[in-house]
Amino acid sequence: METKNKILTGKNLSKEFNGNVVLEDVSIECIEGTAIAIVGENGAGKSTLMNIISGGLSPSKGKIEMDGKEVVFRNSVAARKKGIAFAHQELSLMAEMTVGENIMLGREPMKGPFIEQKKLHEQAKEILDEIGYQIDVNRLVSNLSPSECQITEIAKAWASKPRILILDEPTSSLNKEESEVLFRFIRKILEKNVCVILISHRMDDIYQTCTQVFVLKDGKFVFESPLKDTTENMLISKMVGRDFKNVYPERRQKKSEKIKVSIRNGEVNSRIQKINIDIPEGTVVGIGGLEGQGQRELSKALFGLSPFTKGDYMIDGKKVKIHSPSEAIKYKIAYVPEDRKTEGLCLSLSVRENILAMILGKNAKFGFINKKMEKQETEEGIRQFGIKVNHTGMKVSHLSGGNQQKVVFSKWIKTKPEILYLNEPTRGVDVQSKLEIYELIRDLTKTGVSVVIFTSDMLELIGLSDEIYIMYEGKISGHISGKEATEERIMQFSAKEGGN
Ligand SMILES: Nc1ncnc2c1ncn2[C@@H]1O[C@H](COP(=O)(O)OP(=O)(O)OP(=O)(O)O)[C@@H](O)[C@H]1O
Repeated sequence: METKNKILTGKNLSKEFNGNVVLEDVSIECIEGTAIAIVGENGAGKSTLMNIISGGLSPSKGKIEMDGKEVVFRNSVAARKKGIAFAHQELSLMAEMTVGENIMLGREPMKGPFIEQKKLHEQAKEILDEIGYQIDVNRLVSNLSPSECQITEIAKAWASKPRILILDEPTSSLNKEESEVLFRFIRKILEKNVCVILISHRMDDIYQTCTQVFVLKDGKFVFESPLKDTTENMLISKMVGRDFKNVYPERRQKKSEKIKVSIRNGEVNSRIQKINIDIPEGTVVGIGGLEGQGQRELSKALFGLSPFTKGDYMIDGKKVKIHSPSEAIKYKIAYVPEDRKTEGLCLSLSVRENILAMILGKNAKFGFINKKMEKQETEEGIRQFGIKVNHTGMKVSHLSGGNQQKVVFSKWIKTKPEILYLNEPTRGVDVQSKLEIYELIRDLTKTGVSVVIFTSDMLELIGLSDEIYIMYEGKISGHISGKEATEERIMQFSAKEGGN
């Protein structure tokens, strides 16, 4: 049997930020041809550990050895030169550059002082082909969908042909087929003795690709095992530190008689057309379909970000005009956007300022800010969503990805909405927190809030929704009750107008 070499060993790694220990005495071996899963709750330290291994952060304690010799990476470029590449969860792409330029960043083919643009784009295409994806490499990243951005990020990491490929939540924006392509690619490169490290909150990703699993909890490894000896529930229990049952909260028993929101013949230019939907009071309406079928346009139109250009928008039976988010807010509408970094958060501000962003003015009495109420509201938001923070004044950009998403959610819940539009609200959120968010959504519907959830997660769509609309090529192709929904039924509507 071929012996497999250790490529990298992380020994007793610890990391502190301003005295706060987020990683403690963690050791890991990266062996050729193995795929390691790192799982854990939001804020457990997964990205921090990967940043240390890939040169983005230096450890406070401990050391890294490569091929048996100690190495100190000054930065991620140095680590990449040594064969370690990291495809980040918070994508690292340049929006105003092409897909090709992003993929080839730092390894551009040169002729004298000039970049050979044609060759660069040919090489980028070869890398995408090798992984198994097709994207026009001449397109600007700013025009890409989230899944295309994610694919570009993966290709950018693979461009340096690393010995260790780290993928942080690589499928969070990918659909099932795109995820399958990635899994096939991972299996292919394992055969070529690459070591893959995969961080994912999706258990399917891990069981499809990995051989070894590590569970990180509060900065420490609490469990390590060959993956074949584990079950999903076992891993989740290790992550959360207690028994775990993966159940969705119970659905509404009776259909609500009152329609809160109706859209009749809604259109946004020609991108979405003939949108007819009814959103009953106190109900979860799920909107599904394959990626890019107009869901994004519809969610933005509902919140007035890019309003309907035709059709009627009715709330409580009355026609309304919602041409901007501020008009939407007047009608007690809240919106959790898909892209938390650009639309959901003010990254330069603190956790407290972000949580209070929508209600700050309201709390001021005669121009004075009520500090006590602010404190209470912030603490309640943190508690309600289990947001992992050191202190409320901490910059929101220093939170882990999943915790940032929870801040966005908390900020909007604070407005006490009657209508809540959620766009991929649990992307990057750990399994336990997901269930807590589902419970919270259910509790909100019990107080009469109407919720619309746009999600590419089929299980979430089926598990959570009372009613489901499916979109296909900018139109509604199907409407079924959550109880009747099956994956097959939804796929039928997702692939064809009318679903027949
Ligand atoms: N620059 C920083 N300053 C202060 N604290 C930080 C900084 N970067 C990360 N942290 C903290 O380190 C902890 C671990 O964060 P990390 O991003 O590694 O978590 P994670 O396990 O990757 O979470 P997620 O699943 O949400 O991505 C978090 O509590 C986070 O707030």
